[in-house]
Amino acid sequence: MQRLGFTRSKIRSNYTLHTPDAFVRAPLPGMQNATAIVHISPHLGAKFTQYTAELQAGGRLGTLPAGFSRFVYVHGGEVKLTLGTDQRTLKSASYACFPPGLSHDLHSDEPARMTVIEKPYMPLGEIPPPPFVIGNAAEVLVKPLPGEDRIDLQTLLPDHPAFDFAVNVMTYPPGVTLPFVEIHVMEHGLVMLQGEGVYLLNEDHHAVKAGDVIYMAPYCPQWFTSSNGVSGYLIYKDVNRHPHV
Ligand SMILES: NC(=O)N[C@H](N)C(=O)O
Repeated sequence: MQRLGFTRSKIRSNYTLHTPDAFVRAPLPGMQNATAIVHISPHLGAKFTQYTAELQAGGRLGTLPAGFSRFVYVHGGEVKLTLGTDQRTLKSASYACFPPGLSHDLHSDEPARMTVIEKPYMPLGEIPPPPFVIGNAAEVLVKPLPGEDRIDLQTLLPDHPAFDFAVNVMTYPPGVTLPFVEIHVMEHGLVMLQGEGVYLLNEDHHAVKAGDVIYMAPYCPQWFTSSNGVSGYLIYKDVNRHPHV
């Protein structure tokens, strides 16, 4: 039961922990039979927006602003993706990444929930924008995290300079930790997919669990340990661009 006047959420100058007890829902422009919980946005200083889209039967996402790319990851339900005459079904753990300008439709005939990440695309020289990507995390190669081979790392997007962000899944066995407190220029948007653990942000230790969302600004000190069970998260980071731009 929620304790009145209390939330696990924390808003700090260089990080946000957004927990379900504080979620507020409102549709974004163009949504039909759907609503959004906006966890991360430029209002926090982020260079991207991350929200949970909750679709009812007949639900639909709005279109993207010009110049934006979009990444979606389905947590539950089935989402129908239409690209021209091609139709695909995104089931749980399916994901898709749309380069700017790729017209698409995402709708659902049943209740569905997904993480959506949207960002103004930053071109790199003459390199053309990245291709459309579709996949399912259950089928993505599992590699050991460099420095801690008990942590499973799955990179959902190709390692290519056309991409200006990466989205990875990191899965921890019980009691395993990131090998050191990381401090880096990249910012993160994270959603806990399973289990629970403790996230260090700055010098603050937070108990976190499935459903929690974290924003980490550039240089936010960060470290994680899983608790007794397996835990894991989906994590966005900006990559492949010079910090000056
Ligand atoms: N907080 C994190 O898990 N960070 C990752 N190791 C990362 O920087 O990709």
